[in-house]
Amino acid sequence: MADVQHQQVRRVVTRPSWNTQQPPHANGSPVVGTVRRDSTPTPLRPPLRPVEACDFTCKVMLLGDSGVGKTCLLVRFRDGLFLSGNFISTVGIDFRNKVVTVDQSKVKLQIWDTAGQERFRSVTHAYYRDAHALLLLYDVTNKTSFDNIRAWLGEIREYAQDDVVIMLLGNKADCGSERVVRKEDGERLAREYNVAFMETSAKTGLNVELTFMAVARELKFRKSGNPDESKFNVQDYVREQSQRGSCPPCNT
Ligand SMILES: Nc1nc2c(ncn2[C@@H]2O[C@H](COP(=O)(O)OP(=O)(O)OP(=O)(O)O)[C@@H](O)[C@H]2O)c(=O)[nH]1
Repeated sequence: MADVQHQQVRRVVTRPSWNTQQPPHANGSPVVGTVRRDSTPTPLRPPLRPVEACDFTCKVMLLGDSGVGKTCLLVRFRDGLFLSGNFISTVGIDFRNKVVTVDQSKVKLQIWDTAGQERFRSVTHAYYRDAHALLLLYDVTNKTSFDNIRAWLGEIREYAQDDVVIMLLGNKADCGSERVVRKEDGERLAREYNVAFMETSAKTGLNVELTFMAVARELKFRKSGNPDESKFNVQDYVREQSQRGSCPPCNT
């Protein structure tokens, strides 16, 4: 797996001034800008990428304490890379798109990477309402990040839709000797809140594809409302696939 230096561009959202289902630019770039000394954001040119056809778009948000690996998880899924080196905290919120194929449908995952730092909470809360799925991360080597999950779930209850898909992820599962949160503790907490659970590693790629594919599948099922697929359940799916130790095909 390729490693790249962590060169995350610091970005801020000026304000969530649109219906976040439909970002203002045709290619789906949010209103972001670099911060100048006078604090006036300078709009960035939207990146020129071909627009990929898709059947529907889902908004997925990454949440959790600062440093748990949200940005790395997104980069691993989207680009197949691991951001090693100096840790640069995300400022505000940003998103990236990835189109995946679930059965015959093209599902565009619009993945929002939020800043874990407390001071950005009021900015990120504004985005919960439109989210279809929330990936809530803790770091298996950081007990505080695990203990804070209950508080995160409280915020989710307050700001997100009642039917939002929630998945709890214990990230940095590759850090064997530094681990302080057992897998069983994560499983127990997920059971208590009736949410799906998985341990992941942005470094090795463990369960990263599976996480996003499970979310895409669940959201596609909900969208289609197909009675033939009425047995689909994201928690059962994740459990089955994890036991198999395989990832379903992800065609991008
Ligand atoms: N060993 C290991 N390190 C990881 C993993 N994921 C992230 N890291 C490291 O953890 C640090 C923080 O990762 P980020 O992805 O920037 O964390 P974040 O949750 O986005 O942090 P904020 O932007 O502050 O909210 C970086 O130094 C990463 O290299 C992982 O799965 N395994």
